[in-house]
Amino acid sequence: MQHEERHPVVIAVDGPSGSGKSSVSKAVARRLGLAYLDTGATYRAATWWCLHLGLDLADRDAVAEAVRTMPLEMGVDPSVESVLIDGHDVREDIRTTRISEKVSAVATNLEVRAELGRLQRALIDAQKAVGSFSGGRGVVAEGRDITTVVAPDADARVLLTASEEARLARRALELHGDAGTEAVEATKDQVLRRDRDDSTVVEFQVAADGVVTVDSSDLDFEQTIQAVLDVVAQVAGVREVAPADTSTVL
Ligand SMILES: Nc1ncnc2c1ncn2[C@@H]1O[C@H](COP(=O)(O)OP(=O)(O)O)[C@@H](O)[C@H]1O
Ligand SMILES: Nc1ccn([C@H]2C[C@H](O)[C@@H](COP(=O)(O)OP(=O)(O)O)O2)c(=O)n1
Repeated sequence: MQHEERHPVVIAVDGPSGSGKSSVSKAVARRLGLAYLDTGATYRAATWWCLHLGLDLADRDAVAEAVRTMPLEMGVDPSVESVLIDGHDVREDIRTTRISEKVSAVATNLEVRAELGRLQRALIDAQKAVGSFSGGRGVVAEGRDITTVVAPDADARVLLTASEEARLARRALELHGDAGTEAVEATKDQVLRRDRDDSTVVEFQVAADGVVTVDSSDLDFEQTIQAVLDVVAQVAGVREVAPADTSTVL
């Protein structure tokens, strides 16, 4: 058992691209023995599926219908990423630039948001009901509207932010292996333009009432994990009791 809480716990984390949502949420989930839900992956999977079907992403009704019948199986183990569509492993394909460039067209479709929001809520509820990894019950769910729309009733709600400069440098390092001027320029579309497009339908730059902001601009990865764990301990009373997870799996 890695946390003392007997009741199921839901931790919601939102934030802009490159703020560290995915990597930090995964680490927090592992340390607390909880499941991990990457809601961005559901939007990426939906985009992959619509392109696979040859749809024009501007055809909102066709896209919404395709998402309603998408045969998606989302894994929720924080140490083993699993995203299957119709039995195909699409983990790598959904992270390609091709998908990153187009995902906002799907994420700004309001019918798609309603459908995927329902799916995400069902996945969260299922984790509250069943025992999870390492004995905990519950989930860390991250995205853009988890603290506000999908799980506004979560036990702990965090808005993870970072300066534009820090976010661009992190993404450039991740995608191009360096954070020099050229790499940062090549990353702008995937970070700044995408956030601009996404924020036309959802607010993830300013914390809603009751949501705690963690600014990771001047924190390293470990410090950011600790800052989020501190918020969870304070507002939800859930603490890590096992030794820190030093695994490097992100
Ligand atoms: N506090 C931090 N300091 C430095 N790098 C970080 C920090 N948090 C995350 N990272 C790194 O930044 C990159 C982007 O993080 P990621 O979790 O993918 O962000 P998001 O899910 O918000 O887009 C990853 O390579 C991650 O390891
Ligand atoms: N709850 C969510 C999660 C993601 N999205 C959208 C916003 C993003 O452009 C895409 C992909 O999300 P993802 O979290 O993978 O994005 P990052 O590359 O980590 O910035 O989905 C959303 O609209 N609502």
